[in-house]
Amino acid sequence: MSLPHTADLPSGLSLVMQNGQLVLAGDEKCYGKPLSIDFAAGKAAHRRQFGGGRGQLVAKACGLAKGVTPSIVDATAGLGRDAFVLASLGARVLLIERVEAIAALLDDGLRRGAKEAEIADIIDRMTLRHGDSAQSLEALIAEAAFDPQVIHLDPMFPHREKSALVKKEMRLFRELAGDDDDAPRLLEAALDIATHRVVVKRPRKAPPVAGPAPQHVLEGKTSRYDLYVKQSLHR
Ligand SMILES: C[S@@+](CC[C@H](N)C(=O)[O-])C[C@H]1O[C@@H](n2cnc3c(N)ncnc32)[C@H](O)[C@@H]1O
Repeated sequence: MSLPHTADLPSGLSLVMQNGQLVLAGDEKCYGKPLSIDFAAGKAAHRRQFGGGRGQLVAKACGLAKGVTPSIVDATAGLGRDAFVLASLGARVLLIERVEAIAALLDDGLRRGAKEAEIADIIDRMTLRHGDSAQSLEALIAEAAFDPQVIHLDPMFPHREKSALVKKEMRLFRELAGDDDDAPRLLEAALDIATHRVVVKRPRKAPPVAGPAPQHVLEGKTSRYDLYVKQSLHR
């Protein structure tokens, strides 16, 4: 994937190669440390080893269970954290991200991860597409020849608090991603296309995405999953 031209980035942000790794950087006083994706180290590695396996909320929401490993479209891929957890539990995952700079970071993280022996098989289950899931979900899935049994959505939740209160790391990300105000359109597209279920991650106290009511809710400490079930994954 070619790097987005700097002119396409919000002012003050740049995407550069540093020590063979693509990083997104801005003024550190405002945005904190540069952002990059490393699936082999840090939080991703810790969660892979000690995160709780299929007992994790995201795994339960997506229907991973003993003998059941659906194929999952992560239609709001972001930094690929949820997608990596799901792939590390054995699922094939199609990641779709519409912000070009974030897709470039993901592409770079996947490229480097594929060279790390301990996670190469996990990365092999992850496929990335750059595009807008609300506009062209069906075409992106068809082009990747992917089976959309489960569609996972984690749209940005508009935060009302002052930017000074938002974690620095998140400021950089929010600057790029913005508020995903079209989440209802995305849910509608996902409900049309998923063969088995759509799962939507929300902050615990947030209302569901506008549209049909979820049939089930899985509550965690800070977030919850709203489940829209079309047919059972358990035969
Ligand atoms: C809250 S983040 C997702 C974080 C992700 N679950 C993770 O584990 O890193 C939301 C991301 O979804 C992307 N996004 C939102 N709506 C989208 C759409 N319609 N198509 C593709 N990407 C979308 C945003 O650009 C942003 O990167």
